[in-house]
Amino acid sequence: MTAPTLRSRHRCYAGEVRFYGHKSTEVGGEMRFAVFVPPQAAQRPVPVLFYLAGLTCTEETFMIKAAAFEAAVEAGLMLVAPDTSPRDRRYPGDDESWDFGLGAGFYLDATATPWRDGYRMHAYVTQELPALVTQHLPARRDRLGIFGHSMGGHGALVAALRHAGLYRSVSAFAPIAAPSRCPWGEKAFSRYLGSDRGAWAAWDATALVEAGGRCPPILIDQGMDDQFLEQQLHPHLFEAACRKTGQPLVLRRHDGYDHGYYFISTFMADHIGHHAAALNAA
Ligand SMILES: N[C@@H](CCC(=O)N[C@@H](CS)C(=O)NCC(=O)O)C(=O)O
Repeated sequence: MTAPTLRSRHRCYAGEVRFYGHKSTEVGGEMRFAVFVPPQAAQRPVPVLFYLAGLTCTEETFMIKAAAFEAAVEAGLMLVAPDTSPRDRRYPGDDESWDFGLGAGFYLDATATPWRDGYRMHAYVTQELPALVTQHLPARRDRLGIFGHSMGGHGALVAALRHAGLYRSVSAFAPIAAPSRCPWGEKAFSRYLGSDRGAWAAWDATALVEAGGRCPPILIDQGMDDQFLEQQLHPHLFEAACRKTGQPLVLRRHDGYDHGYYFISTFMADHIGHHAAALNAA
């Protein structure tokens, strides 16, 4: 596996924010990701927490807006944030809307043409990127956590549910919790996976839990003034599935908060603490 190319580096909280590019085999072109390397990594390999961003975001969004560095230094965690879709290789119609194609890979492995050739963001974030990061950075392969926001919050849940044992910790901000049953998900899944709804269940966190899928205890934060809550997010469906099957979940509902990064940054330290408890346990 060839080393990623360092595009820029910036001292930050006595650690470093770095931006990398590399040739991805899963995606079939250049992919970009950002890393926060905490100061502890100068002494020893540290646990890694992956963050999956939402629709329209890039690898830069989390680093600029999420206010995660202070808590990450306290916990000694490396933070890794990939881009949200392939961008190098282009597909007809991939830039026609902001909720499909570029910036909207939905962290699944597409099965419908032409998307199946490179829209393989699930394999990318669960296999290729962890291998790359743990090989080329001072990161522990046996201490991985994952979280994300909206499309990425859902991607984190699916990653943890589909790969029992890979992640020690998982959480989400305002995830698209039941994508088979909302307009964003129906649009994306029908194009990436085809019209057979039976095939969607393997990429839907609520359906995965209903089918007996298990992962480490989940923390979800949801703002009650989120403009997408009613139509798109449906956390109550995920909550009901977890309650029914015994999947541990803490779902916190916060009055007055919307869907954006002011909400995310408010509860970021709680999420880092949730991950640190599992990632730093003996
Ligand atoms: N472009 C959409 C909004 C897309 C959106 O809210 N994206 C969320 C993730 S689902 C986000 O994090 N946007 C980037 C940001 O807030 O900086 C709209 O006009 O309604």
